Amino acid sequence: MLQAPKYISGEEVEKLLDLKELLTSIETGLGNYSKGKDGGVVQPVRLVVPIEKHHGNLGVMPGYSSFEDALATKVVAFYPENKDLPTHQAWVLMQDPTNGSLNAIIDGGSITAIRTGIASAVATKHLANPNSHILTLLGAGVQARSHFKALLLLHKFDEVRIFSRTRASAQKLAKEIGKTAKVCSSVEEAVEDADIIVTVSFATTPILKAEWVKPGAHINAVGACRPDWRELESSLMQQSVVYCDSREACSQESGDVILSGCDIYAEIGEVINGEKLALWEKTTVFKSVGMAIEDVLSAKIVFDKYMRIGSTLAEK
Ligand SMILES: NC(=O)C1=CN([C@@H]2O[C@H](COP(=O)(O)OP(=O)(O)OC[C@H]3O[C@@H](n4cnc5c(N)ncnc54)[C@H](O)[C@@H]3O)[C@@H](O)[C@H]2O)C=CC1
Ligand SMILES: O=C([O-])C1=[NH+]CCC1
Repeated sequence: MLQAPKYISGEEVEKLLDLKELLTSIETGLGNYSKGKDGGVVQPVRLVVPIEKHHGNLGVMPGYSSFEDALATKVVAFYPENKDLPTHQAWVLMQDPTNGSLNAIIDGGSITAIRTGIASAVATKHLANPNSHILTLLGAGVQARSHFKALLLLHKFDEVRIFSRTRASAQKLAKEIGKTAKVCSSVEEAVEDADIIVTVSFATTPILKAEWVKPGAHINAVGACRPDWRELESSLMQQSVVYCDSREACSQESGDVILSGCDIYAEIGEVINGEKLALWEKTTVFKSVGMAIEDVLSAKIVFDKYMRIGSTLAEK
């Protein structure tokens, strides 16, 4: 008899996912991914179905890690024009790798938010100047918030600059962050002298120029996950040392990579594995498009903890 899968909500995910534990897990997972077959990660480039009539996209992201024996598929809808609903809605289907049964349906919006910030934190740990004090967030939505929280694991920022398409959204985020936050009127103002820059916008044409970026800064380029979308101008991609989450995925999905014709120096996993250098004194870009393995590892932590303490969660 088939068992009904558990349903794990976004609120439960947020309670169960410990950021430090996830950072260690994702760092190991990114390293394993870059080992190829030896790393035991199976993850095809995601399938994206454009829903042009409604200006949306559906991504399907299956992945398996033999190291943790964890199997999951994320189904993620991203609709940049959503107003009353989140622009990303997702579900992670967690299956038993031994027999294929569906164990759980886990809210994937929360997993996407948290794991993307943590993947950028892994890159930042290796690629940013350890003495970083000024953080800039370009975009003030879900990912801006999760990146701020994730990067706080590594740095204590004196100033957090925010620029977004609407000043109101930047002001709302600044209020949440508190006295270190500063709302900026332009991208140029926001990135001047910044040590770490995070681009988490829905821009489809470049918003960040090379001439505005301090030499030696580290940029987590997180938005623009379609081949014709960009956040960084070509010269910035060409002049920086470019790292990525997946070479295969970024070569097919990242407009910043494809349209600039830049070289990708390394996958962050190759740095983690000690095969490529972390050139943190130079201007570095970590281009991420998002990886199924990050969802698989997050879902595994959530599901295992839920099975241990799930029934007591509602009381917390
Ligand atoms: N690399 C990865 O693993 C992932 C990447 N993403 C990408 O990250 C980006 C942000 O996602 P969310 O925070 O969830 O979206 P969101 O809808 O919550 O926030 C987007 C923010 O960007 C601002 N914005 C939009 N266009 C802009 C522009 N031209 N200039 C400046 N600000 C602009 C909006 O006002 C809003 O504050 C998206 O491009 C998304 O597709 C999302 C999930 C995973
Ligand atoms: O990895 C992910 O889930 C996504 N990347 C871009 C849109 C959603």
